[in-house]
Amino acid sequence: MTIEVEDLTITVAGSGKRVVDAISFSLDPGERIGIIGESGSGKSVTTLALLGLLPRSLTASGSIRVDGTQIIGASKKQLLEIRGRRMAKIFQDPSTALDPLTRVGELIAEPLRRHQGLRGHELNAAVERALAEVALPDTERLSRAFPHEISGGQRQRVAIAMALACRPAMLIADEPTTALDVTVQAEILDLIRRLCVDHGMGLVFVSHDIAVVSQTVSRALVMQGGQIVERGPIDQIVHAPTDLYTLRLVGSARALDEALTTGRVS
Ligand SMILES: Nc1ncnc2c1ncn2[C@@H]1O[C@H](COP(=O)(O)OP(=O)(O)OP(=O)(O)O)[C@@H](O)[C@H]1O
Repeated sequence: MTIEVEDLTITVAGSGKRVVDAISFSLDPGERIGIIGESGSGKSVTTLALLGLLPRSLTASGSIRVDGTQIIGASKKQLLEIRGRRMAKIFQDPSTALDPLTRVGELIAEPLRRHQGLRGHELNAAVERALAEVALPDTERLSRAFPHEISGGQRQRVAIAMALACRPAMLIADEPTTALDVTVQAEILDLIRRLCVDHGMGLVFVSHDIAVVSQTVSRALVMQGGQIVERGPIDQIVHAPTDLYTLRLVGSARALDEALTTGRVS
């Protein structure tokens, strides 16, 4: 899947405030890209625009082409088609994606039934496979559990399994590990990267944390105040940033990293 964003501007209805200001970037099939920036820099609204999911209070202008289809101004039907089958999303808090009253097995079965038309034994086998693919243990017991009966890390794995059920060409992940503790965070990042590579799936990975992004993507955009202030290969951004704001982000990530390894917090 290719994504081509040109001069995307997102404006708050009423005030006319530009929360995203004429940004352009593109993504080749299977490419993994990060969007980095502090809170309020416009990362989340950019990903919502890619999915055609902006709230009514925000208006997009410019162009977003997904495999050539224009997302801005597209009909509901076109958007549903692109979102459900070809673009999947996972968010910071997996609980929002998981209906608390539905057992894990059924949560994963639902998109498989809807998008792939699977039934009966075939469906059960596909659910088992989906759970195993995200490295969830004891899949039989887990299928019968409700979301609140499993850990936060396991919930995010279930959300990933649901997102991948229809074999999307692109995964949009908005701070998917922020709510998890550091060890679980590393495991989930590893899982996301492996699944992308195995399935040739593209990734748009949003995070305020440059260290997290650097483990997952090959290229990144740095956003500040709705604009892209730096872009390039992730190694270059981490090791030789040219923008002052990026330098600050890298500096604070490094200071935290050092404090954690030496046990010193200044
Ligand atoms: N529905 C909305 N109506 C008006 N303004 C909004 C709306 N949603 C977001 N904004 C504003 O758009 C700007 C960008 O928000 P966005 O959520 O994209 O930032 P972010 O970089 O993802 O930050 P965070 O990591 O905190 O989510 C912010 O100033 C925010 O207040």
